[in-house]
Amino acid sequence: MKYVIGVDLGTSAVKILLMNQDGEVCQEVSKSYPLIQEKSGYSEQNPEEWVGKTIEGLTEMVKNFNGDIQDIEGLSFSGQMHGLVLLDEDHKVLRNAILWNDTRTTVQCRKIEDIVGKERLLDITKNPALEGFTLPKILWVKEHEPTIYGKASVFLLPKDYLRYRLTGHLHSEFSDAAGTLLLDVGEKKWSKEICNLLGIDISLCPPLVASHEQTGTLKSEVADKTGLSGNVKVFAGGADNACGAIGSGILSEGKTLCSIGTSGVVLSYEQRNDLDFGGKVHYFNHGEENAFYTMGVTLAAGYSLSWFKDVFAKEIDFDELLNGIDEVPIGANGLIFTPYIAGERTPHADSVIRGSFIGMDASHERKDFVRAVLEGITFSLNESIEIFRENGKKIDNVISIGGGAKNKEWLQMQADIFNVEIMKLASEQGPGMGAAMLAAYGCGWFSSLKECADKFVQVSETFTPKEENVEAYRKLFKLYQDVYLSTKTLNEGLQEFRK
Ligand SMILES: Nc1ncnc2c1ncn2[C@@H]1O[C@H](COP(=O)(O)OP(=O)(O)O)[C@@H](O)[C@H]1O
Ligand SMILES: O=C(CO)[C@@H](O)[C@H](O)COP(=O)(O)O
Repeated sequence: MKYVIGVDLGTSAVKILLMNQDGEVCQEVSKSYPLIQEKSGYSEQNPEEWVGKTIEGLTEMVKNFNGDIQDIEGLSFSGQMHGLVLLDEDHKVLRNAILWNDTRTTVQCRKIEDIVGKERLLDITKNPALEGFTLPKILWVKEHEPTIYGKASVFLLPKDYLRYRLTGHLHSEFSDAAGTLLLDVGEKKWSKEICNLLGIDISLCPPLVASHEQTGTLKSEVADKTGLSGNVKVFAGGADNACGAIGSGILSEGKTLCSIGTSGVVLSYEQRNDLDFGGKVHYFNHGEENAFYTMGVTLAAGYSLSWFKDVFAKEIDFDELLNGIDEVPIGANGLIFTPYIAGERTPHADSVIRGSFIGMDASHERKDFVRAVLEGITFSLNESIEIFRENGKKIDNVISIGGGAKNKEWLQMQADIFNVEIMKLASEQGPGMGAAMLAAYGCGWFSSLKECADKFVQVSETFTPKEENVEAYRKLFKLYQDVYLSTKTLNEGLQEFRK
């Protein structure tokens, strides 16, 4: 029996899956690392942590592996998108990575719009200037840390840096490059025009390959440390949402994914690269060749729940925290939460907005707050579902993955709020599964990713919307939507008091 490894470099942790040729998950290892948040709106990580925790995880996996190590044939990656890793000419990291949920770059976004032009930016990149994307981060470093910028010879995205450390080769690939705002998404090449207009040397952009392409083998020192063979073929991999889509079988038109990790996304497969959503949803290259996807993003989905747990119930795990939410009625006894604790992207591209609990009552208990947090996150994702429906998409069923898919009440809530059938997969680790599938396809086990998905992706449970719940949530959703408008000015006033 042969095996492949999928490494998902998430925001909360690196999750490693060992899969066999029958599509069975043989091992799962997870190693977490912290966010560094110096100021409100800032979010960074130390890339060395990603490398150290991945090597630790791979070593643990090898220790528990009973077969012949030479049978582990391939390895690929899925990674948190948009994060900026800057390297000097010796390929040493120049500063902490600035992550996708860091919103310090509003000024740089406006500058990009002024210089490139909103329409031209949409023509080339298919996306508007948003704080989370990589280009505004590059401009921020150029402006605020000129000495560091002066030493930069190349930028990488998070999983591309991890791959570089495991193989010694520098690459990016289309699905992650699409989230930089520097890629001509239709033409699949770095945009000289954008680089020239913004004074960025195009040599900062790494060579591009396709997600399933082999980019080398493991460096001998990595093979020695982990116990893996130095012959393991390493494939480029993809953005975590592209890999989540592959790992959930979102490989044809009409299929929709909901992923609740640190962020939350609603994603739809697109065959065409010329649809017009006016920048309301992100439009990126898929990890499948010559395919695309559109998606709406809630910045703090799982992060809202983990924030709540860290502050109010640090000592217990997620299962215990969510225990009892089914005893709380829909609407959390009159409590609404908006998950804007790190600002928001879809549908409100707003780095200043912050979260609220509306309707707090002396009778509320912790479980009411937990239910309100879950409902608020799910309402936010429903805003993306609504955008897709308003643009003519028919959404009847959705595959749900990510940490948020571990809880059955939350899955039923998704069915009721989205008014769709929710499908849970045998493994909720969609991005890691997608990475493993890219390795399996790259190794030649299958003639296409679709053929691989037929073997690897299995629906384990379905949640059907309940009419009375759908009605109740419809009313609540309207109230939820009002909270953004009612708290926008308040948050602008509060901005000067933030850390
Ligand atoms: N048992 C659980 N029930 C519900 N949600 C959970 C559970 N465990 C984790 N989560 C949620 O999943 C999130 C992590 O999901 P994950 O997909 O691993 O994120 P990432 O890829 O961003 O690292 C946590 O922030 C938490 O909100
Ligand atoms: O910024 C985006 C997508 O545009 C995020 O979805 C990141 O890709 C992080 O993903 P998770 O760690 O939440 O999976």
